[in-house]
Amino acid sequence: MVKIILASGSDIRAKMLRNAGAVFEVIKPRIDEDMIRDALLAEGASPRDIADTLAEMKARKVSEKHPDALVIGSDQVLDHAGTLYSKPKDRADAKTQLRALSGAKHQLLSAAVICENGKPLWRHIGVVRMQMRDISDTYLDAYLTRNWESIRHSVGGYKLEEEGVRLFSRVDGDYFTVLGMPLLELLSYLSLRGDLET
Ligand SMILES: Nc1nc2c(ncn2[C@@H]2O[C@H](COP(=O)(O)OP(=O)(O)OP(=O)(O)O)[C@@H](O)[C@H]2O)c(=O)[nH]1
Repeated sequence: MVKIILASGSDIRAKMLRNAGAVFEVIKPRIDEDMIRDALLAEGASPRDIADTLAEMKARKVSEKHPDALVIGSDQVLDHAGTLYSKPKDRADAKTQLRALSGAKHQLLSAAVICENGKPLWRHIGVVRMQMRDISDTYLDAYLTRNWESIRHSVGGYKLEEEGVRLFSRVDGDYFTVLGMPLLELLSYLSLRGDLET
């Protein structure tokens, strides 16, 4: 079995893989996501391309130092009517974002790329359509008071597996992609290669 490295500082990504019984090491990639995202946006890149490019850069960065391992990079972006949302800067930003998403549909795009020897071997982007309820300001303030510490590192300002689920009336797509990674496709690929027992 080839060594697997998850090039991510995301707790939930590591938890998803661990809960699936995968054996892997975590090495956080050192890339300036905001700088890269802003540059890509300035070039007119789509949310899909931004998620895919960032996922590949994270995987590649770690893979160049660990050429013999399979390195997984992942990135998630929120697309609301063509506008890209990232993790909220602060609580006020989370409130502004959630107000804009209230009563509307948005998409979460979770990209994953596997690199070996610094080169991409596999990639997938999971897409989920989220329909948010009409959220009152009163509820939104109370929600943020209860959840800010937990959701501050989550794209969109919510965690579906926590109180964030109450923000939604519909979720079309797979749960893992909402949490941050197209886990089903990723595990299928690793199993197909024989890097995970089937
Ligand atoms: N637990 C949880 N996390 C979520 C949810 N939605 C988005 N996230 C997290 O929001 C983060 C999206 O930011 P990214 O830039 O893709 O990843 P990151 O957290 O910076 O981690 P890196 O992979 O090191 O870049 C990821 O950690 C996602 O797992 C959710 O519903 N539940």
